[in-house]
Amino acid sequence: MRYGEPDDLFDRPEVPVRPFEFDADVARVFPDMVRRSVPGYAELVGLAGLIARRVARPGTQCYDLGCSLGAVTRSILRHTAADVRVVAVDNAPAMVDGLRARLRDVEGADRVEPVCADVQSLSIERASLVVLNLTLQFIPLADRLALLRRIRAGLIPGGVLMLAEKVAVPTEQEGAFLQVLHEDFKRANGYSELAISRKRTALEQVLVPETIEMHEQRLAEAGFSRHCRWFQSLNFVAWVAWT
Ligand SMILES: C[S@@+](CC[C@H](N)C(=O)[O-])C[C@H]1O[C@@H](n2cnc3c(N)ncnc32)[C@H](O)[C@@H]1O
Ligand SMILES: O=C(O)C(=O)C[C@]1(C(=O)O)C=C[C@@H](O)C=C1
Repeated sequence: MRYGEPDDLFDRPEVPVRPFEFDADVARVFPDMVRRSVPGYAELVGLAGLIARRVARPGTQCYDLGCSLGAVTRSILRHTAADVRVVAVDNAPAMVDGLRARLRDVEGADRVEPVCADVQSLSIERASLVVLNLTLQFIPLADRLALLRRIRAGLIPGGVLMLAEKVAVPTEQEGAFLQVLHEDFKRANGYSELAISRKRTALEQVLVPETIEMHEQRLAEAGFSRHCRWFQSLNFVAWVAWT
């Protein structure tokens, strides 16, 4: 399977729109899809590696939760030493197959443990870094706090969580403005009106964004002592949170 194909999944009017799923079709086009859909995606991936370089300690593990094809995993590998392991987890079999394929010629790939599992039932231990890059938004709302608490419990003292999410903007004018600009970003990246509208429908009830305030409140409730919001591009925001 090739994983670099152009994303035309939502350009087919004859295919009924169904709820978005990380299946083999999405895995095949994922690098193109995410680059053209998420403003700042390359920076998020690059910065995850730089954060790992600062916080990873010898003998500890970095977790890439909802790793898809492993862009963050590879970024962490590039910036960490041989005594740091990377646990790359996704519950979509097509993504984990793609991750393994894309790790084949990567230096240090023997430090990666690919895991096909639900992050909600994963044991997290000796973690110096946990990354949730655009993953928490797909976890049922009622389960998000419990997941963050388990992550917090699995981090070593001084360990950090990197969280990046699409956010909801509650104020009418600003919310509408950022949504329009995000759709302009997709248009500028070659997506058709049809594709933009069909994907919007497919993501409803599947990707459930929350406000910046809700995320920050939950980080505190999950036991993180402090957090820092370090990135925003349109309606995509990232934080680090410390144990
Ligand atoms: C938008 S993608 C993440 C992108 C990826 N982190 C990156 O930086 O390229 C969301 C991923 O989370 C995975 N995912 C969603 N819910 C999950 C769960 N409960 N357990 C494990 N993986 C999950 C999906 O299969 C998908 O690959
Ligand atoms: O919000 C959108 O329209 C998106 O396309 C965003 C998003 C994401 O944030 O995960 C949704 C699904 C794909 O995984 C790639 C990008």
